[in-house]
Amino acid sequence: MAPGGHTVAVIGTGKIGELMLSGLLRAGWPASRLLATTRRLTRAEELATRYGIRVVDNLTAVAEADVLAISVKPQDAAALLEEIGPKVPSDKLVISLCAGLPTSFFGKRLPDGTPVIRVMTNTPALVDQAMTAISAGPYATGAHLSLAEEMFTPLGATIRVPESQQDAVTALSGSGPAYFYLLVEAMIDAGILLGLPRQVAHELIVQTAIGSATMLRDSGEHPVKLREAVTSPAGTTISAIRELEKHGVRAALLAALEAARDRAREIAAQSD
Ligand SMILES: NC(=O)C1=CN([C@@H]2O[C@H](COP(=O)(O)OP(=O)(O)OC[C@H]3O[C@@H](n4cnc5c(N)ncnc54)[C@H](O)[C@@H]3O)[C@@H](O)[C@H]2O)C=CC1
Ligand SMILES: O=C(O)[C@@H]1CCC=N1
Repeated sequence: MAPGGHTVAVIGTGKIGELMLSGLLRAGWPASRLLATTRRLTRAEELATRYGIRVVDNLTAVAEADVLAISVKPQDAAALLEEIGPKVPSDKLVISLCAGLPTSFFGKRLPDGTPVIRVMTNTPALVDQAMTAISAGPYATGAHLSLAEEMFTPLGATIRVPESQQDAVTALSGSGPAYFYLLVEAMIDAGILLGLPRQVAHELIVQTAIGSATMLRDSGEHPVKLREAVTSPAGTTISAIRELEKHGVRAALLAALEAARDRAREIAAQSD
């Protein structure tokens, strides 16, 4: 699969760039239609060996690919755009994977008329379970959005959102896996506190997380209903829930996700 015979260049191939490359290859995208760029030669060699793709310099990628997936850290984007921006022909599609940066950041640095799409994906793309939110920026047409969807659908679920929602999306699903990992880590430690061997606590909690996530996805029930079904009168669960509420777990989550959204806005303000 390579819709319309497009060639995609991943510009700045770190964690997110690599999971995008590997996902496209798993989905059958020909290696000959993928390019990657890196800053370090050792990283370039590693990617070329691992995936059988060509790793080229940024300007070669700009010249040869028709889709440029920008996956550098937001703080590195201005320097990258200074290098490549004026050289990007305006018929290329630029897809930004950068947290915080609005499409206008790219619009200002690219030739007039260049279509830009903003995407927020997440690390479960590694197991084809990503949540990817896609927004049209300047000059992006329905066909460009469809192409972006075709690229990210093999990596998991996709959703179209207005760009104004992307900072909130970043706070929820972009950073989201980290919150779940933190909860799992804390619950495994709780198992240690209760005297379980670490391996046993790990197995119990990870399978419980998988089972709970599968029910959330497949049962069609609201999470409140699912929680109520576990919570017996005068039972064990309600004792735990009282402690979670006493320690402000809901307020903590509201404040945490708001802080993540605010940080995305701050990144944009600092990059303008
Ligand atoms: N890590 C995550 O879970 C998520 C990250 N993102 C976004 O994805 C982007 C990449 O994040 P990560 O992959 O975690 O970062 P990373 O640091 O692993 O990857 C960025 C890569 O870009 C390379 N790079 C920087 N400037 C370059 C240049 N001028 N030319 C070529 N290569 C260059 C770096 O050497 C590095 O390998 C960020 O903008 C981040 O906001 C989005 C969703 C989730
Ligand atoms: O922490 C970050 O800034 C990136 C964006 C979303 C997930 N990781």
